[in-house]
Amino acid sequence: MDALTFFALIIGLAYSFYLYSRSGKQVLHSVRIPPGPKPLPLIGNIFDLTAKELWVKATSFAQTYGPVVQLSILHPSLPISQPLIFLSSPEVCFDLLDKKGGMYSDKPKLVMAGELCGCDNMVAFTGYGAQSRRQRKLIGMAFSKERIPAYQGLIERETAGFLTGLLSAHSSAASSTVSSSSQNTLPSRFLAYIPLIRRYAGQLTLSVIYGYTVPTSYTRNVHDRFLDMAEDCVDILSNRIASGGGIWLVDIFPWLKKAPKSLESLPLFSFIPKSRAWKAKMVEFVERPFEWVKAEMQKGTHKPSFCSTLLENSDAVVPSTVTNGHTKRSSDISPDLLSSWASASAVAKPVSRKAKEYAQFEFDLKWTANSMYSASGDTTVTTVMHYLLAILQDADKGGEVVRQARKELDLVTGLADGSPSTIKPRLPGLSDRYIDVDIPDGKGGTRKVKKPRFPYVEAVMSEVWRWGVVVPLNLPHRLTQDDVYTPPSSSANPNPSPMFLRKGSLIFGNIWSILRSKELFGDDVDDFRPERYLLSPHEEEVLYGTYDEDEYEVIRRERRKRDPRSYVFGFGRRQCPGQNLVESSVWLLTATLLSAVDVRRPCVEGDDGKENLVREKVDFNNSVFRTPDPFGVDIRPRSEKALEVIMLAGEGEEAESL
Ligand code: HEM
Repeated sequence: MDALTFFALIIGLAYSFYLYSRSGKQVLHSVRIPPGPKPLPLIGNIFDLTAKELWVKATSFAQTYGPVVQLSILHPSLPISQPLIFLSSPEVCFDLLDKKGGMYSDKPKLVMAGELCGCDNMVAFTGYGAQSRRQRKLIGMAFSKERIPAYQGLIERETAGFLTGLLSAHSSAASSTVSSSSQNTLPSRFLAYIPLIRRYAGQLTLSVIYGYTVPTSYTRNVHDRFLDMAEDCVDILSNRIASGGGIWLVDIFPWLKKAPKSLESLPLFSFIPKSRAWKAKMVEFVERPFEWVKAEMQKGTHKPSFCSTLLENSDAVVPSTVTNGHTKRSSDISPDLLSSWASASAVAKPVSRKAKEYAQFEFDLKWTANSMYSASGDTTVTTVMHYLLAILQDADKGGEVVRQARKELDLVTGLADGSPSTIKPRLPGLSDRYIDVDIPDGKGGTRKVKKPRFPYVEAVMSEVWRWGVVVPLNLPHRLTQDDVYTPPSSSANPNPSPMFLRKGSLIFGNIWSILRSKELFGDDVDDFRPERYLLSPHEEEVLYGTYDEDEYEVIRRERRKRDPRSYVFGFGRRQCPGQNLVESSVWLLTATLLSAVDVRRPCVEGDDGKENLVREKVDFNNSVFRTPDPFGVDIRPRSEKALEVIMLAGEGEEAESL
């Protein structure tokens, strides 16, 4: 234990003891708090909490105590204790986070991340209220299901670039070696995919959010001002501000932030200068790309993006915009004037209500844009790493998953060796995903539905979401009122008692336990098995053939329950607003990787001069995302034909980058 932790523990214990002795034995609410492991006097369940894979521990508690489990930082009888409540079944997650969303959608106020580092205006940190609703409305306008096709070209371009980068990194005769998760030293080309996925996620989001195209292709590793700035800030956010779960000593003892400047050199107060430096970077990261979009719009050289679309259509958000007594379309107003309004309202000069509303809109927009960028990096990297892990395991077992997926994809891409010459070889595109079919509407007519063209590929993607579990515990929600809840009865507990959930509790939906539920997914939940989602002939007939309203609804409800998408993006009013975008981008990545490249374990020459296959034990050390520690992968084009097609698609990306 280092001196800082020891000091903090002593202060914490002394303060708790003081409150404990003042409060006497607190009588808890007459209804019992949720069950859980017994808290120790004063410190509560601190030793039951782990930074590593807390979701696994929370799942084992659920097996003992039921779907609602409470742990407590400091003993629950202490008024300053912090209850942590883990919800581990779909029913309790939906009952509380969804149906009672009005009281379960707030966010904890984090002094370090929010107030000191300036992140309190980022979507994931804003408390539930007017600001979070405004921000989510903006995201909804740009990332609704209907808007996603507008980003199709960008998604396809970045996917092609990513693939070209992968192959070029692999074929470059990189001889340097790096350490991977199992401490093996591997030639760096086997790990080159990681920075490339990060770059793919960064570039895609920069272009979708700001209309900014990174002016270098994936095959050249040249620095870019916005990409570098973004990577630096996302690193600060994920690996420094949020390291160890994002809770700092100052979050527990907020008075620490008032320390005089002279104490800042002491280790206990080193968080203050750190937060100042990080805040400056975060603010620059919010301002600079946004100012760039406005300047491009003023020159008329902007590309359509989240920011430009909303700036152009601001009247849909701010009903009318008034300047000098004239009502103008916001697109007619110079960005300089708009930002002068923003600063005018900041110094509280008398400005018109509309001008204030517009300034508020711009403020919300730039922070929302930045939040979308920040949220997409680790999630996308983790998803692709899960895919690669799954395919490596499949290769160990003979490669049946890839074979089945290619049977479907080759019919469209023509990438199999024996494909008919009438099919021009190409990579899959987003418009290949569905076919329109007419099904009876039960009233004598028909209606159009979208039917997946590649059911097995869809099943692979679903299984990547389920098996990998990108975010195993949703970001904590804060309960804003005392609540009493009775969980549904089950065979293990036919008569559940009502429970008291205290205002201020942090609520975690345990997505991991749901996606590893044997009841929902069968006994083989730890295996990667896409077949579990394939339709039976009867289901196929009811969904896309003859119509039977009752059966149709039953099957749809049952499939929704077993669809990982119902859980992986969280619950209720704080559900992931990026899900429509990733639904398209991850599908295209999955389909493209399946159809065009072979994924194998690396082979390296051992001391005996023989080639050995490297089998690494993969560990998960990130406390928020289930990101695997780096592991090596050998990624190659599936064939000469695939290589040509990838290079051709990559040329398009390169031409646009130049
Ligand atoms: C790649 C897969 C992704 C997964 C599995 C994922 C999952 C999640 C989850 C579980 C949450 C927490 C929801 C809750 O608290 O109940 C979340 C929040 C969020 N996600 Fe995602 N996400 C992904 C990608 C993205 C992308 C690409 C973006 C942006 C373009 C994004 C933007 C956000 C934002 C802004 C929030 C905070 C929402 C709020 O607090 O209101 N996510 N995501």
